[in-house]
This record gives sequence, C-alpha cells and structure tokens, in this order.
Amino acid sequence: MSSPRARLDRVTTEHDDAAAPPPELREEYAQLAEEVATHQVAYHQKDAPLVSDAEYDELIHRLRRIEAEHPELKSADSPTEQVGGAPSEAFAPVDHIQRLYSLEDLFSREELRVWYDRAVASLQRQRPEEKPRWLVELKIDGLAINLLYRSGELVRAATRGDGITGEDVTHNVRTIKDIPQTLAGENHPEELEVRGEIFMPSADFEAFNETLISAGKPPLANPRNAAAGSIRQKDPAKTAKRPLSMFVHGIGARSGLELTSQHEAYDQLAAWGLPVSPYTEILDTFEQIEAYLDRYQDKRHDLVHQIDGVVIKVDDFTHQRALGHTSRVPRWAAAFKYPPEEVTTELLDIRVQVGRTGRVTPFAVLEPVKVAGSTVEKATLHNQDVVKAKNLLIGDRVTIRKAGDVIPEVLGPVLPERKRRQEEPGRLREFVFPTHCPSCGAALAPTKEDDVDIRCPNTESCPKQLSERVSHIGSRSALDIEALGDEAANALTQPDEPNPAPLRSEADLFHLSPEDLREVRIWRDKRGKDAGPGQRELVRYFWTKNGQKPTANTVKLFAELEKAKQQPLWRVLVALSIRHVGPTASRALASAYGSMDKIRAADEEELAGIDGVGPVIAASVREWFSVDWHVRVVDRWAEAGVRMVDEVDEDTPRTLEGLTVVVTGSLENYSRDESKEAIISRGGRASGSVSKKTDYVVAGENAGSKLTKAEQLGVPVLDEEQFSLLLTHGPEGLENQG
Ligand SMILES: NC(=O)c1ccc[n+]([C@@H]2O[C@H](COP(=O)([O-])OP(=O)(O)OC[C@H]3O[C@@H](n4cnc5c(N)ncnc54)[C@H](O)[C@@H]3O)[C@@H](O)[C@H]2O)c1
Ligand SMILES: [Zn+2]
Repeated sequence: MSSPRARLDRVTTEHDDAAAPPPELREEYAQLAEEVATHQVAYHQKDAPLVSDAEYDELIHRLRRIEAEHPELKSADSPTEQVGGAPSEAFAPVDHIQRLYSLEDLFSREELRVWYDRAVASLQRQRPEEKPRWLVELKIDGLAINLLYRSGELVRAATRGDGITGEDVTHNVRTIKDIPQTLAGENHPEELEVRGEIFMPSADFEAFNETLISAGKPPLANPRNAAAGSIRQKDPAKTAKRPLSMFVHGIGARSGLELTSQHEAYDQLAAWGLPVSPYTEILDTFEQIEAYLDRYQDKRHDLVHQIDGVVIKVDDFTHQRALGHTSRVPRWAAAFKYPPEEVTTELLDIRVQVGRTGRVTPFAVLEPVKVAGSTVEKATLHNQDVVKAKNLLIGDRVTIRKAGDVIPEVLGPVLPERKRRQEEPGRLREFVFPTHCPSCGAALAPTKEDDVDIRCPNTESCPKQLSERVSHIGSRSALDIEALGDEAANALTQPDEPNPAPLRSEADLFHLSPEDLREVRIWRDKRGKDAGPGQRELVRYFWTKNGQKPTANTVKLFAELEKAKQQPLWRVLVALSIRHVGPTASRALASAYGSMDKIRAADEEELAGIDGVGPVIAASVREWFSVDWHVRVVDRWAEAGVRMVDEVDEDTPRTLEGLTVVVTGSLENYSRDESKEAIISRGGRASGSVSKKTDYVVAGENAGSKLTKAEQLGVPVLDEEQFSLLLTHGPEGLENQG
C-alpha cells in the first residue's frame, strides 16, 4: 500500500505544470479512488474500518490534491464528493427534508487560519458593516443522527447516509433516554429536524467493553464504532442495552420557527428538553479560537465523550447563508482535527527484553509511525498473557494508541486485514516465548509456578540486568548521576572486544578509577561539555602520551559519582533495585529508620508495620538482604564513602507535622523531588493524589486534573509563594498573610 502512495507524491509534484495527466498517474488515481471507496464502505456501512482515520484522511487528501491539479480525472461519483456512505439495505431508506453535510477538515493551525481568513474576507465583501462571531464546539466522535419532530412528537430518526437519504433507525433511537419522545414546553413547529451526534460516553464504553470481555466476546474498537454499531442493530432491544447519549449540533428543516443564529437555535432546543453540549462557546477572535483549541487538547481525556477535534461555525444564520455550501460541506463551518491518537502500523516482530530485576518482557517491534506528535517503533506487551489476550500474530497490521504522555499501547490486530493475510502462507506467525535469556543464555523460568512473569535467574551477572541496574542507579529518581545514562551503563558493563567490561558488578561502581575507563570509547573519544573547541586533540594527546589527564567526560563522571555519595539515604535505597521499593517506599523506610544498618537489622514484621511499607515490600526487602552479593553491594558502597545514614537536620523546623500536601504542575524554584523533600523534611506527607484528607494542594504552572479535584473537594489551593510561607511558618504563615 505504501509504495504506490509514495510514487504518487512524486508524480504529482513532477507534473505540477503539466497539462494532460500521464497514463501512470491516471492508473494510480483510479487505484487510489478505489481504495478510498472501499474504506468508505467499510467505515460508514459496515462499522468495521480497515485503517485508522489518520491513514484514511491521508489517502483522501492525496486524492483531493490530484483532483485539484487534474480536474479532468475526477468523475461525478468520485469518493471525494461523497458525504458518508450509501444507506445500507438492512434499514428502510429515509429522505431527509433538508440535506445533511459533512465538514471540511483542517489539520493544522495554518489551514485553520486560511479557512478563517477566507470566511472573514467573503463576509466582508458581502456585508461590510458586520463582524462575524464564532460558535465553537467540540467535534464529538460518534454517529450523526437526524431527528424529525412533528408538533413536538418524535416521529422519525435517521442516520446521515449519503446526506440525502439515510437509514431509518427510529426504533433504536427511541431507546435512548436522553432523546425526548415528546418535546417539553410549547409552540413546537409543525415540522422540525434536529441534528446531533449519538455517542457512547467514554466511561460507559470502558465498562461495556469489560462486560463483553468477561462474556468471552471481542471488545469494541472505539466509542465511535460502538455508537455506530449500537444504533445500526436490527433488534432495538440490543440497542437499549447499550449506554448511548446524544448532543445536539444543528438544526435542519423547521416550519414557522424564526431563529437568527446557531446559538439561539441551541437555546431553543435546550428549552424543549433536547440535550445540548455544555462545551460550546461564542467567540470573537482567532486568538480566542486558538485558546479554545489549546484548552481542549489538554482536556480531551477528561470529557464525557471522545472527541477528534473542534468544530468552528459562523454563528449568525444570515452569515451562514451568505457563505453557503459546496456540494459536500458548508463554507460557514469547519472541523479542526487534533493529531490522531490511534493509528495502524505493521507488527514486524515480537521480541523480549530483560529488565533490571530480571523480568523478561515481550515488546512489539513496529514499523515506525507518527502518533500524537511522536514517532513510535516499540511498545511493551507486558507478558505472555497480554500477547495472547490481545490476540496478536507477528505480521499483523495492528492498531496502536498513544494518548498524551501515556506510553504507547498496542490495542490489537486489524481483523479484516488478518483474514486476508491468513490466506497467504507464512505471512503470519505466532509469538513463542524464548526458553533462554537473550543476554546471558540462562534458562528462563517464572519465580513461582503460577507467576505470569518470566525471569532470567542469573541476577548478579546477566549483562543486560547489570547494565539496566547501573543505568537505574544514575536515573533521576535514584542517585541522579547525569553522566551515567543508558549509554554509559552499557559501556561500563558490556565488553568492548578485545577489552573486558570495566564493571562486573555494581558493587564496584564507586571504586572505578579513571584508569579503568582509559580504553572505553565513550570516555576516550568524547569531548565533554566543559571541553572547549580544539581541546579534543589536546585531551587525547594526554591520554595516549602519559595516561594521566582524563577527558572532560571522564572528569564529569567522576565528579558526579563523588557528589552522588552524598545523596540522602532514600535515594541510595532506590538505587539498589530492590523489587517494589521505589521512591515512595524508600522515603518511608529512610524516614522510619534513618540508617541502612537499622533497615538491614529490622525483621519482616517490623518493616511491614511502617506506614507506606506493608507486607509485600517488607518481604521483598528481607529477601533482598538475604542474598550475599546484594549485601556486598551495600558494603562496598559504604566502604567507598556512600552515605548510609541520614543526618537529622535539627535546624529544619517541623512546620508541616501531620499535614498532607500535594504538589501539582511545575514550580519555578523547586523540582518535583525538591518540593517533596521540602515537605517531608518538615514532617509533612507529600502525596501524589488529592483526596478529602489532603490539607493543601500547591498548584504550579500547567496544573491539571489534581487542581480541578482540589477545587471540587474544597481543598485549599496554594501558589508557589504561599507554599514557601507554609514551609517556613506552617499553616499560621498563611493566616498572617493578610
Ligand atoms: N478509517 C476509515 O477507513 C475511514 C473511512 C471513512 C471515513 N473515516 C473517517 O470519518 C470521518 C469522515 O467522515 P464524515 O464525513 O462524517 O466527516 P467528519 O466526521 O470529519 O465530520 C462531519 C461530521 O462530524 C459530526 N460532528 C461531530 N460533532 C459535531 C459538531 N459539534 N458539529 C457538527 N458536526 C459534528 C457530524 O456528524 C458531521 O456529520 C473522518 O474522520 C474520517 O477519518 C474513516
Ligand atoms: Zn540473562
């Protein structure tokens, strides 16, 4: 599929100014048109898309581009002229009184700007005295519906179909509680068409899918497919079981009803009991529209329904009429699309990786694909059971999802494509979990018999486990050694033939000398940040000449290792890679005991009793200290001068004793860890989630849902300045603030 597309791009640019389309282009145009038409049927009629919306959008855009350059290629039934699909024969056809249109898609701020300027200019010419206002609302990812009310009674409901003829789904729509059978209020027009979007609320969608999975049925792909599939059931009883809602987004034919604007129409429809969206706003300027786009891009996962963009409409009906329609879309409205969060790509392979605690996890190797602003080529699959549950075969086309900052997830195979591929022998194959560690060759096994996790038992010297542990020691949540990242950890722990690895165990990390790194490439060759231009040769000269003067990179590593020895006890605990012992548990242990020796001496029961520790972590800590080489790590580090005791700083006043504080968003003067430490060292509890028990929420730049939650629960919200006052003077500091 990709090669004809790539060729197409080339051909269209080369022939920008050519008059007659060359035969290859003709043929490729025909092919692409057919492909797009197939996707339209799969999506609109069968509710079973073969590709993601993003890919479809790309195809149809290319088609439009060719048509723009070579209009003679375009036929009247081109897929670019279609509004949705022809109505399915499973339902009675219904002619809409007034046509339904699709919307022009805009994929960037630049495209939006062009569209906006054109609309403004066109209105300016026609009605120079008036300035348009914009009604901006969310683009609900659902199914369009046209409701017909006669004298206040719902008489018919139809899908959009091709815009002229839809499918009669009245019985099914009557099962939706949000849609009134009889309108409230009075003065109902004799005839009224109400347009809206039927959707399955995000929360219900997840719950519904869980019931499907537990009944052994395949889950629905996304809320849009869910809504469309639910409305187009043959049996209304089935539709009735689906949690569906609707929001109004337009008005069609209306007899004897005088309305002057879109927002007035919404107000009237709301007064008659129809559900209108709470997210709609009337705006005046382009900047305000952009601010709206920004706001909802951040919030898109906290909404009642899924959205794929924002719809911008000219509010005034006179203005709408002045701008008019094309055959397919209104010129007075357009849809701004957010970057897609779901795309499909090829599952090239499933491999396994070895983690720092020996866990061997499968991950998907993907054909690189852009999603939500970044390129994805790998996604964890967690364990064998997940690979099975997701029903993945190597060679499948798969849907992946990346929402915001969340790590990318493989949702599952594109099933219709799977069927096609199954017919080609050898195209698909099942993933077989390896029996031996890909790094050290040890036989893999679960720790306990019924454990889903498979592990490499060679914990001490499996090179991959060791390098993962070493890079973890350098990570920000552990000893925070910037010069000790993945690359450095690899260089330290993997042999670089003919040289052996400088480090065979993390026990010796703090005993390394610059001499040990002399032959290791990243320290031998690389100029550090401090080394100025031209110094590289000089530094190398010293190395080769007398082996005395280390490179700037080496200096940096050793300076940072030295500094790391002074890190607080909790960070040392994190650095040890004890299973289940992350920053939270480490802080709890460190503040309860204050020294490594005491933690080592504590028995399991005692550990389990510590607030923030509990039985699982307690067992894990005890087990860890029972292994000889683990203890050796601690001893060797202590020997090298790593701090194993927390000094109780008598000078820090315990101003936050007994208080729980949540910090959200970014502060100017404190990093995430610094603010936590500031709270804990003053006797407070630094929590990650807001509840009724939270005493204060400190909100920095870009604070998100935690701030909203605090406001809902009435938890006092502090800015950074008030936070500083709280730290130095306790709650009284805030009271005196005036
Ligand atoms: N994956 C595939 O194979 C495939 C195939 C065909 C179409 N598609 C997807 O379908 C969409 C194109 O279909 P389309 O013609 O329905 O266009 P569209 O969904 O981009 O926009 C038009 C529709 O948006 C809906 N809408 C939602 N909120 C609205 C609001 N607030 N105001 C007005 N309208 C609102 C209306 O139902 C309207 O008909 C694209 O997203 C495309 O990616 C995908
Ligand atoms: Zn191994």
